[in-house]
Amino acid sequence: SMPETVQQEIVQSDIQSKADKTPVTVADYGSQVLVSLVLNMEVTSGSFSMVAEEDSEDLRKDGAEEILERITDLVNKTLAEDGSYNILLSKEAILSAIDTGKSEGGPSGRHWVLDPIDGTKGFVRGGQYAIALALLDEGRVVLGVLGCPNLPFTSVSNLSGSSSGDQTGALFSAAIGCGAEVQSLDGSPPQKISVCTIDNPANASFFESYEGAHSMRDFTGSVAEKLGVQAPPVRIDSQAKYGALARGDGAIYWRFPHEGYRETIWDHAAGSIVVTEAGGVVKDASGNDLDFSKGRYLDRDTGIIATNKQLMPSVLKSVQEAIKEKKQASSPL
Ligand SMILES: Nc1ncnc2c1ncn2[C@@H]1O[C@H](COP(=O)(O)OS(=O)(=O)O)[C@@H](OP(=O)(O)O)[C@H]1O
Ligand SMILES: [Mg+2]
Ligand SMILES: [Mg+2]
Ligand SMILES: [Mg+2]
Repeated sequence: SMPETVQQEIVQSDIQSKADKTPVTVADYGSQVLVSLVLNMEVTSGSFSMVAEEDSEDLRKDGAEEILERITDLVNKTLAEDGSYNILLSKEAILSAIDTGKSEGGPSGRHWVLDPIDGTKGFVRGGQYAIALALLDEGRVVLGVLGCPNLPFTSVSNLSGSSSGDQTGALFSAAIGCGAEVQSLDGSPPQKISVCTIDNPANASFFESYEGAHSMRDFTGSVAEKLGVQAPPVRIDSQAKYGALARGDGAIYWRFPHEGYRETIWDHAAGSIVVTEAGGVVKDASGNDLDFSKGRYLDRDTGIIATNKQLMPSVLKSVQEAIKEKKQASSPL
């Protein structure tokens, strides 16, 4: 796929820094263009609304001509190679395709939710990333697809060992009430997946962000200790964590960003339905469901926890104890 090719050949000029200091690459923009184009052509019923991470503002500035040219070439080359659509896009068409992702989402109607490259830092590093697409209907996630081109097809226990002979690449999908599935990227028949059945926290392993700045490790370390978790954390970039959890590679995924960070819906919509349809649960630190109906940002209390039904009560209990202790430690007596 286009992101795989870009990842293999990435050069410094393909990577830009956004206003919030996070990276964005030609593949993030190109992926957003391709997904929005195809959705627009294939989804013909009703009006079209998409909430997506990237916008064209930086690409319209002076000095961005070269990178816009690179994105335009990438997209046109991908479309030509694929051959399904006989179109050639101008730079202006590229910019406007990116901006079809400007919707605010919300509680009514249908909205596509796209993270064109989730885990951009991992993507740039040569690590894990995901292309994450979901559909919101009346504020609820009803459909989710997670493309993970770098994830071992059978299990992340094969992440470091290249000797395993495992295929690389996994496509997770889920529709509400229909379960979750995985297939290889070359189109093997989909197979049903489900979360693990571990019920003793001592036997549980957990996933967390690869990037230390994205989740407070001192905090999750203390939760792990309370739970009696023995295994070291498995650190993976992107929503590939939700996919790995959904097929039972590990037992828990948690995420505790630093105070003041606001989660966006495209970082969790697809991943959360893949996990819930695989029989798992996804909650905030208070035990509430995630609310995707409030616009581009996720409305939630501190932290996100995904695990199976057996483990969730004890994980929540330990998280809430750790939060209490943290508050006591930081409040002046
Ligand atoms: N400070 C901070 N805290 C928490 N989260 C942040 C922060 N900054 C960025 N982000 C978002 O994290 C997304 C990727 O994080 P992940 O946990 O999925 O992967 S990672 O292992 O941390 O790279 C990443 O998604 P992408 O931008 O799509 O890559 C961001 O939306
Ligand atoms: Mg980003
Ligand atoms: Mg993301
Ligand atoms: Mg992204």
